[in-house]
Amino acid sequence: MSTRFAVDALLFDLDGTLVDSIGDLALAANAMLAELGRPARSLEEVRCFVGKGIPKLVERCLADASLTDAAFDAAVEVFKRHYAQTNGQVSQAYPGVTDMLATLQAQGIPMACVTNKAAAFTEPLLRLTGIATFFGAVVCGDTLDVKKPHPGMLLHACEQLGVDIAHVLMIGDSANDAESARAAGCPVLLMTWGYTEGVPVDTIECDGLLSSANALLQRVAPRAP
Ligand SMILES: O=C(O)COP(=O)(O)O
Ligand SMILES: [Mg+2]
Repeated sequence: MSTRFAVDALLFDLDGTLVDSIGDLALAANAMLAELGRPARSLEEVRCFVGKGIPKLVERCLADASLTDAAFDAAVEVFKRHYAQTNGQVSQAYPGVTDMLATLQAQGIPMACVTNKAAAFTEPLLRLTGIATFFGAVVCGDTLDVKKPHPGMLLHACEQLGVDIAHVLMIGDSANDAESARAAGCPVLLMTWGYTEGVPVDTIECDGLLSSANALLQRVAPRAP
């Protein structure tokens, strides 16, 4: 049997871990590319581009090293304008996620959402997918001036929840989550259904893989006081 992590809190990544958001991101990316007169990207391509926040997604969609900073910034604004429209249109919590969060909440385990997605899109997405109320803290890609894989966002979430990083578990889907957890000093489990920037999830160094939301319930317990 796998180890159960005794925790004071859980930190959850959002895109690719709790919510399947690729459809809305791809709609916005292709609306931006069409507006800029550039070729469309497939859903699979966009899936590999997600993970390091919106500016990196736009940069990867455009793949144009000759772009000026001003043109790039303008493209990011175009993407954001479209994403404000598409965010939450087809995104859904993965199967079992809502029940899993409700069970953990009933066990009295505080939870935070730690996402590289900008705050303007995170709050509506959490609300539209019905999972906003589970989180005592939400740390977004523009909350601080660093993003995952930097450990700062995880440490900030712990501060907000009033817990020690040594007693939390991170649950994510990508190397950004795994590396930020390692650097912050907490264990990390990865969902197998997420977005991994094109690398197989089982090649990412972590403390274990979860192939269902329910599987997490077998791996954690509130830490004894
Ligand atoms: O916005 C992204 O690129 C990824 O967001 P995530 O950190 O919730 O996976
Ligand atoms: Mg993710």
